[in-house]
Amino acid sequence: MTSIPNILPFRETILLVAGAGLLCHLVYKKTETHEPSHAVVLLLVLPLCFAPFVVQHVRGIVEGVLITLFIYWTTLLSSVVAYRLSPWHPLAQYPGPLGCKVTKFWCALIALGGKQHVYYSELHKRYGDVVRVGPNELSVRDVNMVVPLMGPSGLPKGPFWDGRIPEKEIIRPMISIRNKADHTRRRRPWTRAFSTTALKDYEEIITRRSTQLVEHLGNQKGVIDLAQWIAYFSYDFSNDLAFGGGSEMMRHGDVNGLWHILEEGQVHAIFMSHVPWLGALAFRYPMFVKEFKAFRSYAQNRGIMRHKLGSQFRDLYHHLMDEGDVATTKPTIAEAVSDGGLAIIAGSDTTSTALANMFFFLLSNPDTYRRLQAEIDSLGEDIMDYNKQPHLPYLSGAINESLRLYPPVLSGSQRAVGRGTSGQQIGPYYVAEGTSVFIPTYSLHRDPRYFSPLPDGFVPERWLGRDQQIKLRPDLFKSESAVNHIVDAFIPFSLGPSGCVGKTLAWMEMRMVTCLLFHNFEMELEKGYDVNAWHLDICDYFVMKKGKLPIKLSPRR
Ligand code: HEM
Repeated sequence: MTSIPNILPFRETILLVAGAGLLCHLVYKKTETHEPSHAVVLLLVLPLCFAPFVVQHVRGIVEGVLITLFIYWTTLLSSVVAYRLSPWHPLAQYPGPLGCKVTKFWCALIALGGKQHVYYSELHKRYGDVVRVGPNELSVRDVNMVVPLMGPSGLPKGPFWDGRIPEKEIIRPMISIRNKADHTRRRRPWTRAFSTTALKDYEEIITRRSTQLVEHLGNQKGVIDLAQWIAYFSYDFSNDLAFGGGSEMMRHGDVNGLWHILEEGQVHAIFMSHVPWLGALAFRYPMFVKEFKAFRSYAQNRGIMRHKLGSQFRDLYHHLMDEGDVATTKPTIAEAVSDGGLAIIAGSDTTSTALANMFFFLLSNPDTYRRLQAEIDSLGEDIMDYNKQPHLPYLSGAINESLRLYPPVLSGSQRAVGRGTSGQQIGPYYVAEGTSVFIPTYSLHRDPRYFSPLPDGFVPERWLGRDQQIKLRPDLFKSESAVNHIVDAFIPFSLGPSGCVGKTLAWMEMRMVTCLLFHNFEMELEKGYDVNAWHLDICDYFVMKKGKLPIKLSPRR
């Protein structure tokens, strides 16, 4: 290295490098850049510019470079940590664990273990309704926040989605679109696809696929994994819905390992959704996102086939592609295919999880099982009537109750106050610009202020009228003062302009499958099955991962 005149004494040289580290923090804070090329400049090139000054004071180039980088990076990190813990941080007033305040990697690592829903619940028990769960993120367990955050004038989606779906490379599925106007445009065909008329078109597929499920189950011997069979059913159904067919898991099993791809992909995705800049980086390297890419190419192939072959009925793709020529602006094929893939994931995992949980709760609570069986039997010959099934209150109660205890999206869906705004009052709380906020659904649903008695217990009766409650469970409901039932705090499908668009369809599926299984079979858990295993196996990877549900079936008629 050419010698540089010794213009600065050692102490000043070190201060200069440290000052550059502070400057780097300011640049990051101002620009929030996560571009790799910017990182190279800010984290390597810039500090190395100062290395020649340090080299003059030490034993050689290597030592000088190392000392420069050490001082620069340590100052940068200390400055970031000090700011995040300082009283000047906009979220300083909110309590939370130190690890959460300092870095999002804290929650990312917890999420990898699959128990983030339990972690958030414990945090709320310890710190109260508002907890700072990230340097710039709040978890709010308060019913007064539900509509302001997610209702018609709520906030747009948060950066969570940037870590799961690459921002620039592909047409994003509708669920991940953060810009409100773009999201509204992409949601229009979905709204048509789930209109009352369109839902009628899907009845025939639900009937056919749930009858097929009953036939396959009837042919099984010994103990079966009901959770897996329901997953196969909902996967086949979702493919019919999205692209007019293409999956036969009930018939052939998961021969292509697609269910595995979906589940494994979720583990990676939940980590990246906590640290979106790392997710965006990972998308540049195929080895980190092989499950995502495998599923995307599966959906693309399904889309191409559907485009070539058409469909026997008006499926979702018909609406997404505007084959009926009703839209003023035509969607593109890429958008329709991307959203078809979304329908497979959003529709299959959630509904099968909700059903599996409900069967688990009913089978491990024999009184509730018998009550539901009696109610379903009362339908007689009308067992498959889509107009009669919604009038079974105990069935609705059982579905609601399992969605309350285990909402398939356990930790809810993130929203964010945009940068460049001056922050926003959301319900009872003022939230600074750049803050992400979510309502932890699992914690909200189990809060005794909203659901009592037994907030952690499976009590379908809580969804019935008062007379029925007292008749069926006088032990729990006789004293009115012990009962809390705040339905505004029940948000398994979220709500508002980004809430679940498939809610009515999911209810149709769940009712039909339950009615048919109860009508055709006596079911019991495998002897010796430890019910705790079900709870232990549940993992929150945004969508829920569950374990086996081993049951024995015998035909009823
Ligand atoms: C029990 C079953 C289901 C549950 C609990 C459920 C729950 C949810 C939740 C919590 C969201 C996030 C909403 C938000 O960001 O605020 C969502 C979004 C969505 N769900 Fe469902 N879902 C279910 C079934 C379905 C079905 C059957 C479909 C049909 C394809 C579907 C399609 C979607 C779509 C497309 C979105 C994105 C909506 C948007 O961004 O505008 N879901 N769902």
